[in-house]
Amino acid sequence: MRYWLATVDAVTTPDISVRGLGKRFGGVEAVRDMTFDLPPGRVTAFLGPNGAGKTTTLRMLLGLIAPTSGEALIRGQSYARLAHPRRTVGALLEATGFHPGRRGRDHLRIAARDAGLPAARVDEVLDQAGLTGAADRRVGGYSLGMRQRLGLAAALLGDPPVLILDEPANGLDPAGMAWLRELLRGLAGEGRTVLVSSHVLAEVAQTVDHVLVAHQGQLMFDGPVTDLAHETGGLEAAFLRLTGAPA
Ligand SMILES: Nc1ncnc2c1ncn2[C@@H]1O[C@H](COP(=O)(O)OP(=O)(O)OP(=O)(O)O)[C@@H](O)[C@H]1O
Repeated sequence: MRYWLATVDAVTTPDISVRGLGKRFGGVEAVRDMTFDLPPGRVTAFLGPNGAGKTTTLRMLLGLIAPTSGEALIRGQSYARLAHPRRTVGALLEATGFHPGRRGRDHLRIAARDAGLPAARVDEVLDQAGLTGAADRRVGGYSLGMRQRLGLAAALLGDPPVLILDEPANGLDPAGMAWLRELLRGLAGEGRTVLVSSHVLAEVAQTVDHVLVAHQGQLMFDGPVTDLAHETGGLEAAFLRLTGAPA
């Protein structure tokens, strides 16, 4: 495994910076005036109920949709302006889009080739994702959890200092969850910035350092997970209070 070390520049410029970000889809205000900065070396959970605006925010960070207002920056640049996007940010969005007839290893080989990354990375990320044994099976026969692992392997191909993962725990069994926790902690421990969305608080509570909570497109909380956990009733009560859900 290769290790990435935080540079002086990465310490002064937040790895992820969202400033007054907004997105409107017709009459729906999916994201409203969101502002936060994420420095390196932490796992941050982006929490909120269905429809809170998490995926929309992540898609703006990844340059897949344009903001209506504000900006979403990675290391001070919009995604489109990054000199080496695949070496800077690894992304996991919905783990679909894999050709079912193609073997896991071939998906990664093609992704590495298309991004100009060394083929040697393929075996490394298969190992990191715990997929070495299934690498030569066709993806059509993969479980949802295995597809998530393949998506994570693809995100890691460029050995990026920034990881943006939308619901990475989706489809993982308890052993897979434990593995994911260890992987995310290890990546942050190497100095990377890891942003993970989830609508299931329990999935991430044991893994994260920092929490963003969104509700109806607005940021309701931005702080250390310990600040929420110390509230009366603990993390879950705090989450329900912030998102207005019935206890
Ligand atoms: N392409 C789109 N066109 C119209 N409305 C959209 C579009 N994408 C998202 N929305 C709306 O924006 C709001 C926020 O959706 P978003 O997917 O960002 O929420 P989320 O927090 O990721 O939810 P979930 O946990 O269910 O994935 C929702 O009301 C959704 O219906």
